[in-house]
Amino acid sequence: MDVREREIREEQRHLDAVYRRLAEKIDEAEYLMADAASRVHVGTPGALAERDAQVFRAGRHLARLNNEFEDFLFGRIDLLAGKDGERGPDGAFTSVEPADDAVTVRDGAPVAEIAETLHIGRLGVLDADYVPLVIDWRAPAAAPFYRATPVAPGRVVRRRVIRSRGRRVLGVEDDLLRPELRALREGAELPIVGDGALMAALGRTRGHRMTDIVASIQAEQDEVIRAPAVSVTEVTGGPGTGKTAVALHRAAYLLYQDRRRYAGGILIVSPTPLLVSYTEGVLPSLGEEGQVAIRALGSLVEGAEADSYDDPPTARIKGSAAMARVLHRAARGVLERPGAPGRLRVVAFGRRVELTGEALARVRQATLAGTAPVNLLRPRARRLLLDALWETSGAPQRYPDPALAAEAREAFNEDIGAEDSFQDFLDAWWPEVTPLQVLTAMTDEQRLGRWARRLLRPREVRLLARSLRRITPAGGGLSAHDVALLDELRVLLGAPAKPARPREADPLDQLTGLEEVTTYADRLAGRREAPEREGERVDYAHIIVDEAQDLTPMQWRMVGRRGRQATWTIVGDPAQSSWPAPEEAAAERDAALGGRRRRQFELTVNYRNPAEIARVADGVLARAMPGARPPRAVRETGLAPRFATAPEPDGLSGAVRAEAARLLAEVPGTVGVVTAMGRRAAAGEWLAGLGDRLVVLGSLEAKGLEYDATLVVSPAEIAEESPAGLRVLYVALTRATQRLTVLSGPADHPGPDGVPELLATS
Ligand SMILES: Nc1ncnc2c1ncn2[C@@H]1O[C@H](COP(=O)(O)OP(=O)(O)OP(=O)(O)O)[C@@H](O)[C@H]1O
Repeated sequence: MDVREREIREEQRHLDAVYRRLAEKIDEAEYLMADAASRVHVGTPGALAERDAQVFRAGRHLARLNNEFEDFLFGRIDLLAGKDGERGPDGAFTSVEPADDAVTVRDGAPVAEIAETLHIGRLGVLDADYVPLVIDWRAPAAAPFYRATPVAPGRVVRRRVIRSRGRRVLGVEDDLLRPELRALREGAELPIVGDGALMAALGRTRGHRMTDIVASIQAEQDEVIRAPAVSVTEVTGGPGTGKTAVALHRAAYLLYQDRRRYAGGILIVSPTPLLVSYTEGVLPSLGEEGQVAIRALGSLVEGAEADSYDDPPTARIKGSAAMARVLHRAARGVLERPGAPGRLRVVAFGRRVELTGEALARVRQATLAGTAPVNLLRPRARRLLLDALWETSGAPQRYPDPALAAEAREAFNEDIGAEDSFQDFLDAWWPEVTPLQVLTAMTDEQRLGRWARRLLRPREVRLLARSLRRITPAGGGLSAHDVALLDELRVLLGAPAKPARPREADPLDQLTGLEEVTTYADRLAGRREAPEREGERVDYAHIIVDEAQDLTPMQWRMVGRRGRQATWTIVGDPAQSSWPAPEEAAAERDAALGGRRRRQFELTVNYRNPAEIARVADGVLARAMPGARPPRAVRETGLAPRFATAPEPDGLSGAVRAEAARLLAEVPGTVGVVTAMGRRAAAGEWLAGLGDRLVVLGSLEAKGLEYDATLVVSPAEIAEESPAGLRVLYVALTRATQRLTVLSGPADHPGPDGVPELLATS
């Protein structure tokens, strides 16, 4: 039997033991469920609550245990003894540094005995004697698995990635971190198998869903994932450096580390619904089902769902900070509308009393003075109307005695206030306004022009009004930018805020009894006292913003409102920004984050693109952002990108189809066809029937996604579509994990080698 086979067998034995233990725990959890459910007759409320909690807790555990993980166990580290001999709650040495006597010299060569072997997996599992069979990947003891490098190995001698599917171990790959040592385990030499798991992971065929990277997180990524969640953690890095992956793993880590604080309270904001559906499987694969809300920017406001795109000039207007002021004026001006009642007529003390035009306008103005939300001002409007009617009625002169006047005034208020004509007037003159109604009012160019005076140019007013006309009364036709406007209006109008759903109290924190299968943090949380009062928080405890470079000022305001008390993780890449005014966005971002302290990280290695593809993209980066440093690609495939040209004049459709079919034949996984936004619908028709491995995307939809092969259609069309077009093109060119084809259309002016002008290296 060769070494590899022997080692696979050894790991198989360990995995078998893990599954045996899991089966025991499943039995136990099922027993607890049945036991609790049968105790229906225990009478006291306390006992009933405990029973419910036990059923809930056991059910959650069962769900976790039964979760068919593709690879429950994926890593192992063999370590030297820890420096001070101290061990943590999971029984592992706590010190990162080896004990002074861990290495001895024998026959002139350094020799060391392996003092500890830890297996790393998705959840922690202890055996019946509380010895760890598997350490949760997020536990402190697992950190060396990710962090150790040959330069700073700490105690790690050998790091092993175990490849398994279900209950079968398929392979092992080892890294030797202290090659200078002769390492012994129980007297025998420590074998080393294979050469690195990272490359194997990177070459893998892609599907339509992102997978986790838990077995191969790299040291610079691990630092971000485990960074303490104080204030703001900012992460920048080029395409493919793992920003999205790191953000998702960080959410899982934070939950693990302090479940009480974060369960249900983490929001991940993504730019597009496509990126949401691409990434939403990652957290469940890490054992965190339903704990984190992943939302697209166009779905952040309850009851609104973006289903349309704005062209770049319209997006520029809707996203700009000036819109906040336009909306402020619109929300306060919307009550003055054509058809609003112009006269209030009541009968007081047997006489007709009337308010008209100017008097009403004065009351309106006085009511709106200040900044209180418009819908909440109705009681004030009612009061001021009664004041004005009282004055007009001549009553003050008739009651010089203040006591009598006060009494008469009270009677007046009661009588008039109850009169139908007064109520009807108030309903019509100060109706409750919805955000959608204000957007509808803004479709009237004249009114919008008044509200936007000195804020928008006449051309912009026209564009904005026209675009808002697309919105239906039921809220169809909204874009992601409109949703941010609705959110702003919600605040300006004061629609009664929905109370945030109180976070589910986690019975894992309350009961004991199943600790053998649990996480380090669960146990720590059990020891901590509970400082939190339920229902108090109206926003999120932690907000993760993906592709942060794309948030407009208005979107920063919207997201900021959801994290007034939050800590933040913000990941992005300025070089991929499709927003043309970064300074303006930065100002609103600063306002959203307040004065919180910021910690910055940079990711520098591109794990997605082979170097051959990265070189083409780097050329565009140099044009888009002169001086920007591209990330370093770690792989070469030996496959140069293909440059094809559509035959003039109308051959684009056939060429797109032919090139896409060619890529489908070349890779086993997914193919993304990226076109200018204006071409997307047509390209969808050209490519109909080519199967579900192929996806057609407008350039702005490609953000964050990746495909085995990408066909970029007409770089010039993509670049010319918006002021940030070169950066959008940079995004399109960095989506492929294996192959890239660039197809030139009529606007691209390719050279004799087929390379379009924009991609030519001078
Ligand atoms: N340590 C790693 N091990 C294995 N795969 C990795 C690792 N880091 C990143 N990847 C893979 O690299 C690809 C790019 O990662 P990700 O999408 O998170 O990058 P990104 O920085 O968000 O890119 P972009 O800026 O283009 O959106 C993904 O397929 C991811 O799984």
